[in-house]
Amino acid sequence: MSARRPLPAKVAVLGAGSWGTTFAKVVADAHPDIQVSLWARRAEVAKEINEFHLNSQYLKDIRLPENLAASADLAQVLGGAPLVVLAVPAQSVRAQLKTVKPLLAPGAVVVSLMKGLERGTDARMSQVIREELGLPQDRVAVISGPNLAMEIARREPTASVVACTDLEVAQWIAAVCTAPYFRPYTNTDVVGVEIGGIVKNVIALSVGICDGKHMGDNTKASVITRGLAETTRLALALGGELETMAGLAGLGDLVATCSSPLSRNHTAGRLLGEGLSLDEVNQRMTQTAEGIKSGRAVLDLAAQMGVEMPITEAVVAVLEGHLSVEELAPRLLTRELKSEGEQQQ
Ligand SMILES: NC(=O)c1ccc[n+]([C@@H]2O[C@H](COP(=O)([O-])OP(=O)(O)OC[C@H]3O[C@@H](n4cnc5c(N)ncnc54)[C@H](O)[C@@H]3O)[C@@H](O)[C@H]2O)c1
Ligand SMILES: O=P(O)(O)OC[C@H](O)CO
Repeated sequence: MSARRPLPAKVAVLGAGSWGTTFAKVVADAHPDIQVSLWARRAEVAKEINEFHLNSQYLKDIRLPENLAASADLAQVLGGAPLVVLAVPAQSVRAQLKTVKPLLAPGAVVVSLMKGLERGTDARMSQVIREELGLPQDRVAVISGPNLAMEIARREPTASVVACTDLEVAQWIAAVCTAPYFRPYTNTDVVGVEIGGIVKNVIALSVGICDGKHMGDNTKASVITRGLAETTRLALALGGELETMAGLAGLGDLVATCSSPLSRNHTAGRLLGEGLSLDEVNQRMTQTAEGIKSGRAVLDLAAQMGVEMPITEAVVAVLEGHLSVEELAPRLLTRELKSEGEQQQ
């Protein structure tokens, strides 16, 4: 595929939550001549977008561009779209793809915005997409980075990473989503980009718990740094690259998510740290905090790869009720002494 491939006349985005709507806005702002078609599960969400250019449940009073239209009709949204972007919760993707498959335009490229690992299979979203849609790797891409949706919706300058094994495809997608306030970089490390986005959610739960227990910045910096170490071990074991983990989709996203009150994963962790039960947290959360469901899958994948992930292990123990939030931080500090640079330990 050539980097000079023309921009698509239509882009389909599936999932009208925070990130799907915001990403649709990025593309529509970037290219007023592209028709951006957003699939909403609920007809009333599509109606509000079309009639008032708002998605108030997810993006409050942010005004959406005129060339962004929504529909609850999947066939209408997917019809004739050479670029399809997925932004639904990770655990629902496989079921969603079964309905997408017969409606996908021939030759369409599919992009994952999701940051979750599938429970049961431990599959990354690009793997689920390839399996369910039967696509070659050069027709599947991922986008990840320090991308808190609300900041981007407010047009605050943000960078991200588009990854595809075919660099020219990544460059084509980057051209589609380059807006004055959104700067995508490209690379071919799909595994590293996805793992960075998945594991940072689990680490953010841990940092949130520490915040909820009123621990200070030393604790948070320690968990973030050691969190990056264990994320990197897993990514490298799976074939990802070190540079990716030091970049926007690794360190960048980890810092943003662990620092921001806008992060749903950080918020869920803070609520746990403040003493709410997991059921109470789930009831309180109105948006997707992927780390809650992905944590167990990350740990299972790490076990298969022979990678130690002590922070993830402790977070999963809290989520599964085997460890109290009071015991989390001490658990992380009472492991055997070792050299900081030991990548496989
Ligand atoms: N919000 C962000 O800042 C952000 C940024 C980067 C990546 N992401 C990732 O994007 C993905 C989507 O997150 P979001 O923030 O848009 O979530 P969200 O909770 O805001 O919205 C999820 C959307 O999916 C729909 N949905 C829920 N269950 C579904 C199902 N079973 N089948 C089909 N659709 C369903 C909802 O109606 C909603 O439109 C997640 O993997 C998240 O990690 C989010
Ligand atoms: O709100 P979170 O925790 O899902 O994080 C959103 C984005 O992934 C941050 O990059």
